[in-house]
Amino acid sequence: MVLEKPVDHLTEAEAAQELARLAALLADANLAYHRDDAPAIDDAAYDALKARNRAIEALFPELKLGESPSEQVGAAPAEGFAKVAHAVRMLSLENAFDDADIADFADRIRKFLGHAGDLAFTAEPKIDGLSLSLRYENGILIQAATRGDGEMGENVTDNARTMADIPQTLTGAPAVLEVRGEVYMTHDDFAALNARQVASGGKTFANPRNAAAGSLRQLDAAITAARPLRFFAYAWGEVSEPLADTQFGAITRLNALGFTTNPLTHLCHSTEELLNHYRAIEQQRATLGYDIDGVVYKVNDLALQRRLGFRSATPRWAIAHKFPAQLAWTRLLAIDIQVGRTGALSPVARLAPVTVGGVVVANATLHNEDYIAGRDSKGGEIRGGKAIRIGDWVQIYRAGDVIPKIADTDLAQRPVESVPYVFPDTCPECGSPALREPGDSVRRCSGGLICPAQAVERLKHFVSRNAFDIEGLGAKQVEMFFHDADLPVKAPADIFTLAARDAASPLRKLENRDGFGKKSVTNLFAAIEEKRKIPLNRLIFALGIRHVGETSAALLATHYATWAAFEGAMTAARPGEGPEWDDLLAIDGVGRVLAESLLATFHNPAERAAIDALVAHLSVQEVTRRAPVTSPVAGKTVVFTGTLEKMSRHEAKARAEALGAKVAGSVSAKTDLVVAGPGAGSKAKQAEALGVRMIDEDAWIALIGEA
Ligand SMILES: NC(=O)c1ccc[n+]([C@@H]2O[C@H](COP(=O)([O-])OP(=O)(O)OC[C@H]3O[C@@H](n4cnc5c(N)ncnc54)[C@H](O)[C@@H]3O)[C@@H](O)[C@H]2O)c1
Ligand SMILES: [Zn+2]
Repeated sequence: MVLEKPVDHLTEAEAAQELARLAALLADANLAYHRDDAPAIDDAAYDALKARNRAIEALFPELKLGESPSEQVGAAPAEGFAKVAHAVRMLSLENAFDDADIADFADRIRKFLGHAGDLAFTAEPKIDGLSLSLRYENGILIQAATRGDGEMGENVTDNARTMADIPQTLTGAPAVLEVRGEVYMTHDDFAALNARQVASGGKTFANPRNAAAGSLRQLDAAITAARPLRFFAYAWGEVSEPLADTQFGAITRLNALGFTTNPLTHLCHSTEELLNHYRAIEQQRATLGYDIDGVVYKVNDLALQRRLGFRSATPRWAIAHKFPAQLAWTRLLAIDIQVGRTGALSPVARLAPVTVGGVVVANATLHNEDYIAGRDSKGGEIRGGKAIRIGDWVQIYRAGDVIPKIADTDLAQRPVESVPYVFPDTCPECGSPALREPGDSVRRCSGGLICPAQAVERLKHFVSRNAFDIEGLGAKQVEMFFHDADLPVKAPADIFTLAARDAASPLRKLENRDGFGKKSVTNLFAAIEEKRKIPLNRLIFALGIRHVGETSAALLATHYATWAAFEGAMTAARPGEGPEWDDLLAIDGVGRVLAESLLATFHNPAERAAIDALVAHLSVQEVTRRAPVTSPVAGKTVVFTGTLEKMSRHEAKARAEALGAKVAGSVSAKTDLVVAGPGAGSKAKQAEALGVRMIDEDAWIALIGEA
C-alpha cells in the first residue's frame, strides 16, 4: 500500500482529494463483497480505509460527501433479483476495536439519555454471514429479503424456504412479524462444499461468509437447496405488537417461536461484564465451528433503544466489538514434517481451522526445531522461552499474503498429557539421517537423490517459471509423472525421453489417459522439444543446487560462458585450493558457501550422473559476456543515503549496477562514493569521517550523464 499521509497533516485540498479516493475504493470493495460475494481486499484493509475516511470526515466536516461511505449500508440489490423495500430499514453496526471504545460507547449512551444509573446490555456473538429478513403474516412465511443497501433488498423467498432452520409457519406469533438474523455456514459444511465444488469443477469460496452469501443469493433456488445454510435469529423489523420489553426477552421469545438463537447470548450489567464475556467468547471462537468476527452489545431495555434511535446507517444503542483482525487462537492438532528440494525438514502446524482476517487457516509454518523449542537462531528466547507442543492452544498470526505463523502458546490451556515435541532426526520420506550442520537452523535429509521428496521437489523447481518453464508441465503434472508406473519421470533427464517412451509403448499411450487428449499431448511434447535449447544461466539455476539462486546462476553463466567451461571447472576444482577454486571465488558475488555447495554437487557421483544424463539431451546456449562497461562509476562502490527525489532507491541502485558500479548498504573505507539526499544521517557522517567523496543527487545524475 502507498504510504498515506497522517490525517492531521492533510491540507483541505488534500483532504477533499483523499475523501474522493476513499469513496471510490470503498464503493468498489462494497460491490465486490456484498454484491459479488468475492471480496477484492481483506476485511482489515477494508476497515482501515473506512476508519481513515471517518477520521478525515471528523476533521473536515464541511468536506463530507453527499453520498459519504460512512452513511451507506451494504450494496444495492443485484440484477436479476426482484427488489423488496424494507418496512423497517436494515442497518449496519458501529465498530469498536478496543476496551476504551466500549467505555466510550456506554458514556455516550448515558449522556444521551441523561441516565446516571446502571445500564444493562446484551452481548452476543457477531455471526459472520449475511443478514436476512423473514416476513411472517398470520404465522405464515410470505417473504424473505437480503439487506441490500438497507432500504431495498433482494427477494430470496424461494431460497429461504429451502433452509431447515427457517420455520415455514409460526404459532402464537404477532399478526405481522419480521424476524431478522444471520445466514451462515459451518466450517465443516464449508469444507465439504468446497471439496464438492472442486470435484465438479465449480467455483470455490474464500471463506464461509462468501459461501453462505453466494449460496443464498442464487437465482435458482434449487442450488440454494443443495447448500447447507443455517440461520440464527437475533433481531426483528416490523412487528404488529411488541415481542417483549427487553432485547433479551425478545430473543427468548424468538427462540420459543421456533427460531435458533445463539446460546452465547448473555445479559450483562456493566461494561466490565461485557468485556469479560467478550474475552470468553474470543477464547471459544475457534471451537464454535462457525465464524464470528466480534461481539455485539445492545442496550437491553427496548424503551431506551427507542429513545436512542438511529444515526444515518447505525443504531445508537448497539455496537460491534470486533476481534483483532489478524490474530486468532486455535488448537494445534499435529506437526507434519515436509521435506523440501534441498532436503530441509520444515515443520508445518496442522490446526483446527480458524478464520484469520477473512481467510480460513488450517496450516501454519513452525519454521524449524529451534522455533518450536522457543529459541531463536542464536540460542536466545522467543515467546519468553515457551516451547510449542502438539495439543497446545496457539495464537495464529497472519500478515498480508505471507504464510500464517504461530505467534504464541497458552500454557494455562496445555493438555496435561502433552509431551515436548521431539524433532525427527531421520527423514520421514526416505529414512535417511536428517543432519544439522553447525550454524544452520535447519535439519536436512542426507538422502539426496534417493529421497523421493527431494527428487520430486527438485523436479518441480526444474520446470518452474524461471527455470525450464515448460508449458503444460507444472508442479501437478510433475507429481503425476513421478508416481507413474508406465511413463515415470524421476529425474530431469526423463522429461526429455517422455515422447520417445510414449511412442515406444503403443498400448497405454498418454493421449488415451484421463486429463490428456491428443492435442494436449502433442502440445506438451512440442513444449518439451522447444526447451532442449536452453541458456546456460537457466540450466544452472534449474539444477536446484543449494545456495544457487537466479542471480548467482547468472553470475556463473556470464563468467564461464559455456557449459563445457563451467562443467570442466567444476570437475577440476578442489574445495579451498588450486587455480579453479581461486577463479571461482574471484567471481564477484560468489562466496565460499556457494562454491562449496557447487562442488559438493558436482563431485557427488549420483548427482553428477543425473546432470550428465540431462545435459546429453540439451543444447546449452552460450551466455555472451557483456562488453566491459566503461562509465565513470564502473568498478566503484557506491552508497546511497537519505531521500532521493528524482528516482526511487530501487531504481537508483539498478541504474548504478547497470553502469558497473557496486552498490553497498553501509559506508566503509572501501566506499568510493556516497550519494546523499536530504535527511542523510549517520552514513553521511561516517563518509565525512573516512574522507569518502560525497555528492548530492543532482551531481550524481550529472556524473552518470542522464540529467
Ligand atoms: N473485504 C471487503 O472488501 C469488505 C467490503 C465490505 C464490507 N466488509 C466487511 O463487512 C463488515 C461491514 O459490513 P456491514 O455493513 O455488514 O457491517 P457489519 O457486518 O460490521 O455489522 C452489521 C451486520 O452484522 C451482522 N450481525 C451478525 N451478528 C449480529 C448480531 N448478533 N446482532 C446484530 N447484527 C449482527 C448483521 O448482518 C448486520 O447487518 C466489516 O466487517 C467489513 O470488514 C468487507
Ligand atoms: Zn529423505
